[in-house]
Amino acid sequence: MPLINPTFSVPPRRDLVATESYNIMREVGAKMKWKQIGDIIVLNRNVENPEKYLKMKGVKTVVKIERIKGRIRRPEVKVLVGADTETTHKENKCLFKLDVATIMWSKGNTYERMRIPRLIEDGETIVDMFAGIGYFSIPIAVHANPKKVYAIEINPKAYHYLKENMKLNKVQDKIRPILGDSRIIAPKLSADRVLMGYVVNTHHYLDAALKCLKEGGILHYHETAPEKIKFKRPIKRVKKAAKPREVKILNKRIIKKYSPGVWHVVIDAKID
Ligand SMILES: C[S@@+](CC[C@H](N)C(=O)[O-])C[C@H]1O[C@@H](n2cnc3c(N)ncnc32)[C@H](O)[C@@H]1O
Repeated sequence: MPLINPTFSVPPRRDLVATESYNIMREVGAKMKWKQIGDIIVLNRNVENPEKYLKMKGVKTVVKIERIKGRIRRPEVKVLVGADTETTHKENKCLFKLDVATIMWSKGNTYERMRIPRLIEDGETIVDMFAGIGYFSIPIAVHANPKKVYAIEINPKAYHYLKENMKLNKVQDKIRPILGDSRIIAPKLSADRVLMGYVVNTHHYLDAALKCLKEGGILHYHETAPEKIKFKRPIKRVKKAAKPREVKILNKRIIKKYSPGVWHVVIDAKID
């Protein structure tokens, strides 16, 4: 196994609907046995001699993910080498502080975290319904010029890091963090764009998302779906939830492999 990280090139804005780059990401995400998050190596399977990773520059801890649990996607990790599981990860010129023992970081979503800020028009109001530590809210605030990003997060630990990351990236004026359930909070807000960056039962949140999305607003709807219906089912669900509003599908793309035969996909839709 090579001890180097895969490198990705981000295509310019006009290429964002091309699929080739996404396939590279997807395959890398699916095959990855280890990933580096800040100065921590995270393994997804057992390896012989995990100490070997300490030879990599700046690596202080090696952990293995045992499983990801529940609605808040909490990882359970075993520390194999070292002790400290808090780190600061740099991606796309943004800093993300997190504790890998309690917070998830999906390397397979890297491209999506870079793609979304490029779509934002100046002055947009955005609702990030599953903000986590600021996976989307931070890059949007750093790389785009929104009026405000309402970042809703239900897990107090993730919310803590969301606020830390706002400070680290100096974007406190751009993001309004909200601790709570987006199903209750989103309908009280009004947005030009709603991000639904969450999988497993995301469709249960479509009503709340649509209540807060303005006429002509854009929805980024994530879902995990089997190969044969990977785009058909999420599109059907968005259209059904939006009725009688008109839905125009702007883009559909695979983010990564979720499990054998199941894809994590995102649908971009304009809802009139
Ligand atoms: C794991 S993140 C998604 C990963 C992210 N899109 C990325 O790029 O890596 C999803 C977040 O949604 C949060 N969440 C789950 N249900 C929620 C709810 N009802 N309201 C607000 N946040 C919620 C979880 O706590 C978690 O932090």
